Amino acid sequence: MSDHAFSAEEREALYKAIFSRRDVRGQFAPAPVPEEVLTRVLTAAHHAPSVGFMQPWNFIVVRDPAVKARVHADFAQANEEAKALFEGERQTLYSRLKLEGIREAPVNLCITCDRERSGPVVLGRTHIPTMDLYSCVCAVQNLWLAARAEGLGVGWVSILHEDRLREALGIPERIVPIAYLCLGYVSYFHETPELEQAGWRNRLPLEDLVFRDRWGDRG
Ligand SMILES: Cc1cc2c(cc1C)N(C[C@H](O)[C@H](O)[C@H](O)COP(=O)(O)O)c1[nH]c(=O)[nH]c(=O)c1N2
Repeated sequence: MSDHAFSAEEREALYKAIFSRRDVRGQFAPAPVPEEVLTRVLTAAHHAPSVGFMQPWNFIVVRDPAVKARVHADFAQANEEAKALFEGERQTLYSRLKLEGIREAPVNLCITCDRERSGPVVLGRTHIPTMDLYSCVCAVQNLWLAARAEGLGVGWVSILHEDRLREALGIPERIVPIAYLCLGYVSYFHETPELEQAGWRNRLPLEDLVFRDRWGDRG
């Protein structure tokens, strides 16, 4: 075993956060999120890896019910549009799903990407320009896991019109909204993804997803 490995207990805690993290939509408690807890999960996000150490993220912390209501109104419209894209039984099932907790969650958080944060030429982004966007997604995941360890639920809401989200939050044109998250204490965490429980989709077997050396080659 490597000298740098975590102890068994530490590993267990990390995997516990990974496997018991859930996308939370429906069971937010109204209890406020203390400022120091919010700072801890934001600090976890800020310690995510980023291309060229660009740290292209910002965090818009939304607590104002009026702002939440505006975002929720857009969700309601986008969700109707989304529903129309599915047919028959799938549409019926879709309309039963709860896909956001915008108004119930005490904190909403928008993680954004400033694509110009460290000038036009960024180490590591020279050939694949989307790397800064992916860096921000790493920040989202760090926050999601840290929140789970804090007993906080997080739900990602992406059924939104980007232009209206920008307007609601005053996001300038050069900044890209990456994730709109709902955050708060929860009464419980589901054991498995809600979409799985609802019969929408199951977790795929890992062995079907792993190739050896070349695409399609299972070795
Ligand atoms: C980029 C992105 C965007 C969204 C999501 C996730 C991610 C990564 N998810 C959550 C998603 O449905 C959920 O992660 C999966 O169903 C797996 O469940 P657990 O996260 O393991 O609980 C999500 N959930 C939801 O209810 N409304 C949404 O708009 C979205 N959007």
